[in-house]
Amino acid sequence: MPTTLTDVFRGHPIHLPHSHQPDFTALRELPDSYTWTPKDDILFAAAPSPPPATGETIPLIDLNHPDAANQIGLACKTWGAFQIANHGVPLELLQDIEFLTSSLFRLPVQRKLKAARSETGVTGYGVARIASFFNKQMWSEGFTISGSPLNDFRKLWPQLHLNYCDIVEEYEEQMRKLASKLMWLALNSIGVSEEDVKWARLNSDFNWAQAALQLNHYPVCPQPDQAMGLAAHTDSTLLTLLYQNNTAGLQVFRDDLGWVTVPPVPGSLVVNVGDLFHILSNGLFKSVLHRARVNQTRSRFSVAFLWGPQSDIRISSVPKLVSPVESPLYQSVTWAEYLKIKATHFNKALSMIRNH
Ligand SMILES: C=C1C[C@]23C[C@@]1(O)CC[C@H]2[C@@]12CCC[C@@](C)(C(=O)O1)[C@H]2[C@@H]3C(=O)O
Ligand SMILES: O=C(O)CCC(=O)C(=O)O
Ligand SMILES: [Fe+2]
Repeated sequence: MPTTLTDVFRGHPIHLPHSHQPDFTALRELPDSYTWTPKDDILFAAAPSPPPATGETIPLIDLNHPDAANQIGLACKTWGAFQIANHGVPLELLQDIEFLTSSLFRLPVQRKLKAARSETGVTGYGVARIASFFNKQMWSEGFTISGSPLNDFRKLWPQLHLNYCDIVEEYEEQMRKLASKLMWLALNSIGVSEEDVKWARLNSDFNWAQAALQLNHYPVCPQPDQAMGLAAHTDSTLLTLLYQNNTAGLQVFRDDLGWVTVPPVPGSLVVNVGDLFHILSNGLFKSVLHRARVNQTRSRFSVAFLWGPQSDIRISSVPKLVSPVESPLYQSVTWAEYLKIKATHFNKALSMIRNH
């Protein structure tokens, strides 16, 4: 039996204080446990947080543009992220998933806790897994879906759960198609074809991909400059497709620019290159370090579609991207193995599998 995403963390329990979740709306001041300083995260204050003077940010790419593939390839190399317009996902579906997300987080905390994520689990309500790597708490709450959300949704919405399951199913279907299209546009732009990545062939009758959906809520925060919504991390995925509501908060890191805010563009989606795509491209595409900041007047929602291969498919650098006189940059790894490495070594996971 292949390992599924839901099995991955059985040997990696995390002890996170779900039940001590504060009533974010009642706090007028940031408690000490939520106040971040540079010693809590070395990159906390790295370079400018408001946009750099150049106003530079990740590109917005029109998928209908004839040069879209090259623009995507370039963005994957320079930023590891881009936004897309004209992606074909109906606006109504984006509105539905935003409505679902805001309805979920508006539920009373006791109801949300009925679907709390277990210490060894992947799915359910709680703080992001990465919380265990930091001394300070993040100003956010999350809900992870992997596989059918039916059981959890029944606990959250005894009456309406089926409608909400339909929205998730339709959303994941659209995201799967789009993620695969984007991966091939990016690979084709650097001369990699289906013949070079046989396990990922477009028309293979076997569905080689799997995914998780991460719903995030960043409540209004009394002292946003000292708080952290979601700490700096890279995703372990091939690609992550992120929908954000109209409140800014996502930032991406560039060595030469520091933290750069990704402005919300209505109807568009943010695409992040994840660690597995970085490995597959032998380091050509950058997995983007990103984080979420919070806001003093507006709450923020985001929905991340975390997309990768079946957990047991071995990912290694595409041979034609590796110089004949050098070894691939990374050892080959399955998504399940990589998630376990990440659960132990977090942001050092890529360096743990690097060939020297
Ligand atoms: C498939 C997955 C990627 C993820 C771990 C997970 O099993 C489900 C949640 C994902 C998420 C979302 C928030 C950021 C992140 C680093 C985390 O803690 O949980 C990612 C994980 C990842 O990409 O490694
Ligand atoms: O909320 C955001 O903008 C970022 C979310 C994110 O990085 C994630 O869910 O992995
Ligand atoms: Fe992320």
